[in-house]
Amino acid sequence: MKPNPLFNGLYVPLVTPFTNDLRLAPDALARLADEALSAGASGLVALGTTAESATLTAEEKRTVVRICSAACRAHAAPLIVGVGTNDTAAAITSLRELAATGDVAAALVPAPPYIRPGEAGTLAHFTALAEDGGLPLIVYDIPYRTGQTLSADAVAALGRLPGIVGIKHATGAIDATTMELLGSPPPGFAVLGGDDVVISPLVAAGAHGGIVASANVRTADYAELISLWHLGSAAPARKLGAELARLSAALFAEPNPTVIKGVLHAQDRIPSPAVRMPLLAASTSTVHRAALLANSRVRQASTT
Ligand SMILES: O=C(O)C1=N[C@H](C(=O)O)C[C@H](O)C1
Repeated sequence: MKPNPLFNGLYVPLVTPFTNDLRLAPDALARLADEALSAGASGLVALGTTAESATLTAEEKRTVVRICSAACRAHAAPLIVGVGTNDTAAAITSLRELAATGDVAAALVPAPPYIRPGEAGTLAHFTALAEDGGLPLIVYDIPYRTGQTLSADAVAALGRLPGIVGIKHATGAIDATTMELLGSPPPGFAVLGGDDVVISPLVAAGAHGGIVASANVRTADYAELISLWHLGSAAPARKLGAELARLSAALFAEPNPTVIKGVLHAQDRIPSPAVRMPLLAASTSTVHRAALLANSRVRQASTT
């Protein structure tokens, strides 16, 4: 049997800052990584969707992982790295390369995108990665991006595999399957919320934590939200959860991470809001609205 879940609390999937001419901005990334961990994140996620990993070169990906590992090492925090491909053999190669660095606590792996191999094919994919990749895996369940759903039985089967240590639940719903998973998660298996707007109810219902892109801004508040629920402080958690849901909705009003980058740039934390195509920079009005919510702290959670 696996021990207690290795992963709980807040994991911040960092954006990849670029210069105005779309070059990687390594110093800004190092600063963001340090700020997130100093503000109470349990760990970082490198090369998530939020990192625009689809448009990073292999060399840039290595640089991002190196910078994030250095920050995690300095804070004794776990680093999770996104590995997203619909080629099982290529995913195993990437996992082995990451495992060889010795710095990665787990890989975040979606169901193979676009191909829709069915549940049996998806289970075979994850089984091969878990057996041969050399790294603990967190399954990224995000059917609206991959085109592949996972039933409660499939998730339970994945949870029983020794190399699979958790799931990032981002199905766009809190439904019967979610409640079944949260009601009796496989032993040692972490359930991490991945739909920012509903992170509060998910943790209230039993999730161990979340991988929350919105926490690139107001990291401390998202970390506090999760710990309030874990401490059983329901009233302040509900209030803070409602406030952060408004912020998350504003941050996701245009394709992620365009608004988050706009806000971080408005806060002077990254050199430019630039994103690589096919993403387009968020509109000024959307960024302005989200920045107002990002900069306001409406309540004192502990005094409510
Ligand atoms: O990069 C991530 O990890 C996340 N990406 C999601 C998305 O862009 O759909 C959102 C979630 O907050 C974390």
